[in-house]
Amino acid sequence: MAPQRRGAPKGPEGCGAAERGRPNSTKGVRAPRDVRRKWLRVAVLGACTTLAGLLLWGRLGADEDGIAEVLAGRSEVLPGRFIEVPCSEDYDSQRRFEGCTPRKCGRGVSDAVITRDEARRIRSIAEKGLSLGGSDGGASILDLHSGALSVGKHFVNLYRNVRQKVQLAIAQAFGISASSLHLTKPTFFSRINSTAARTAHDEYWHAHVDKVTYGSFDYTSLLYLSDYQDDFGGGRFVFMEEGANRTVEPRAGRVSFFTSGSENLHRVEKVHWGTRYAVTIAFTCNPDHGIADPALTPPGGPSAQPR
Ligand SMILES: O=C(O)CCC(=O)C(=O)O
Ligand SMILES: [Fe+2]
Repeated sequence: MAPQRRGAPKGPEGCGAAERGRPNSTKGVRAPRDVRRKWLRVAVLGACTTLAGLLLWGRLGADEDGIAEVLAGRSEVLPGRFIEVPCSEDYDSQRRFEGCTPRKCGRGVSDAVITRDEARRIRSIAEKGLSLGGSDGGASILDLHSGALSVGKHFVNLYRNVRQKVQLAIAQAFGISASSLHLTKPTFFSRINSTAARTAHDEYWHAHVDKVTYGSFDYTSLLYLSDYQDDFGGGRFVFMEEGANRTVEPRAGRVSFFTSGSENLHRVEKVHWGTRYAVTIAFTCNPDHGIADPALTPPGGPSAQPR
C-alpha cells in the first residue's frame, strides 16, 4: 500500500496546488480515495507537462528577444512573399536615381528564383574558397566581387546567372528596371559556425542597417546555401520591428531581399551548432558604386569579354 502523505504533495512546483488542503481520509474509504488521488495526481502532472511543452514550443518559435513571427519557415517552399514597409528617410540624404532609388520599400522571400541544385553548386565554390583560409572565430567571409574567373583566354563568371536572376526578382518586386541596378561591393560568401568570436569581425549577430554598414547598398539580397535545423541550429535572420520581429529561416536556394535602409534593421541569431553558408549580393542605384565585370584587352587584339 502506498504510504499515507501528510504534508503537501511533492508534485512539480506550482502545479500541486490543486491537491493541497484536502482533509485526510478515514480508514474505511481510504482505498477508493487513494485511487482518486492517484488519478488526480496523474491528471495534474499531465496538464503541467503539456503546459511546459507548449511554453517550450512557443519559445522555440520565438527569437532571442522572445517575440517573433515567422516570415519564411524552413519547411515552406515559397513562390514569393512580399511585405511592403514605409521607406525610411535614409534615401533622402543621398543622390536620388529616379526609377531606382527606393520609393517603394519592403522585403521579400522566394524559393522559386534559385534552384537547390544551383545553391549546391554555389555552396561548393564557397566551401572550396573558404577552405583556403577561415577565421579563428565563428564567422568567415570570401569576397569575390564580380565573380569573374580566368579560364584560358576568357573569363567565366562563378555566379553571374544567379546574380542576374536575383536582380530580376528585386526589380520586379520593387517595380523598377533591372538595368538600373548595379552590382556593388562587398558581395561575399559567408560561413558561420558556433566557434566563439575572436575579433569584432566574428560578431555577425549585431543588429545593423546595411546602408549604414556598407554605404553603397540600396537593395540587399541574401542567397542561403544551407538548411536551418538540418545543417545548423540558431542562425535565423531577424527583421527587427517594434513589438514583433520577423524571422527568415534559411533554406538552400532561398533568396531573401530587401531595401537596405533603416526600414529593414536586422540581425542574424547566433549559430548554436553546425555550419551556415550564405552569399550576400547587393545592388546600388549609383553607377559610380557599381562593380563591372572585368574585360581583358590583349595587346593589339580585340577585347576578351567575359563569357
Ligand atoms: O547572412 C545573413 O542572413 C545576413 C547577413 C547580413 O546581414 C549582411 O551581410 O549584412
Ligand atoms: Fe546585413
